[in-house]
Amino acid sequence: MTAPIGLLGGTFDPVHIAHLRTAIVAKEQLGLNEVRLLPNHIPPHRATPDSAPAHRLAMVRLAAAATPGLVADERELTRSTPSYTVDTLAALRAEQGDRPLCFIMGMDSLCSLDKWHRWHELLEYAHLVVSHRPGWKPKLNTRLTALLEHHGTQDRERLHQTPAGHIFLLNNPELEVSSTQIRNSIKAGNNPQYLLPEAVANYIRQQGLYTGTMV
Ligand SMILES: Nc1ncnc2c1ncn2[C@@H]1O[C@H](COP(=O)(O)OP(=O)(O)OP(=O)(O)O)[C@@H](O)[C@H]1O
Ligand SMILES: O=C(O)c1ccc[n+]([C@@H]2O[C@H](COP(=O)([O-])O)[C@@H](O)[C@H]2O)c1
Repeated sequence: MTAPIGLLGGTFDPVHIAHLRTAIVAKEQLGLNEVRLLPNHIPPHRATPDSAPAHRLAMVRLAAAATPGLVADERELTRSTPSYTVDTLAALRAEQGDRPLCFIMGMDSLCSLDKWHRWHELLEYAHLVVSHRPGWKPKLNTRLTALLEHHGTQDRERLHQTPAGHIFLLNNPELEVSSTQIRNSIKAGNNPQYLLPEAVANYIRQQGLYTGTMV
């Protein structure tokens, strides 16, 4: 079986170093072929993002172009319905045959997975790879604890041997960075340098994003 494809979905408003380090660590630890960054169009479980989808995609493209092994995937932006992950994974599965798919998410996302649209179908289409995130200890409710007990593995070979169905916890250093923190910092007139790629910081400046005057 060919090496799995990694998928990191997000609002990416803006994309930052913790997203990119998570993608790189997942690629290296799991031997992934590539990691696709998928900006969502209409995030299912949060308020409308500050910046337009085209800006969020442009920033993801700049970040991917600067990072070997990362690729921007704009498929969610072509759908006008809420960006449900199960729909994205079903489309990728139809394209990729039985190639393993690894959907990567932070621990905060795992903690609310049972609120996602058709959440119990996600593992039919992909493995789930979970990164540790500051402030989010694996405190799972009964349903999610059972899911992890049933599907959890720390054997990366199993992610290569089957197309979908396992949950793997990454061994990643925690980075105290969020898009909210960056947006607030820019709004306050502070310098977000080193929290995101230089090209993305330049784009934000050129487009006047997050200053409270333009979106
Ligand atoms: N610091 C981090 N460490 C690990 N995972 C992260 C981190 N920041 C974001 N992620 C994960 O990356 C994915 C995309 O996150 P998202 O685009 O919502 O970024 P965010 O920083 O959480 O944004 P916001 O502050 O706007 O909520 C999610 O699965 C999220 O859990
Ligand atoms: O499918 C769902 O119901 C669902 C609910 C919440 C989040 N997601 C996806 O999870 C990823 C991270 O979401 P967010 O809101 O943290 O940027 C992103 O790809 C979202 O589209 C998906």
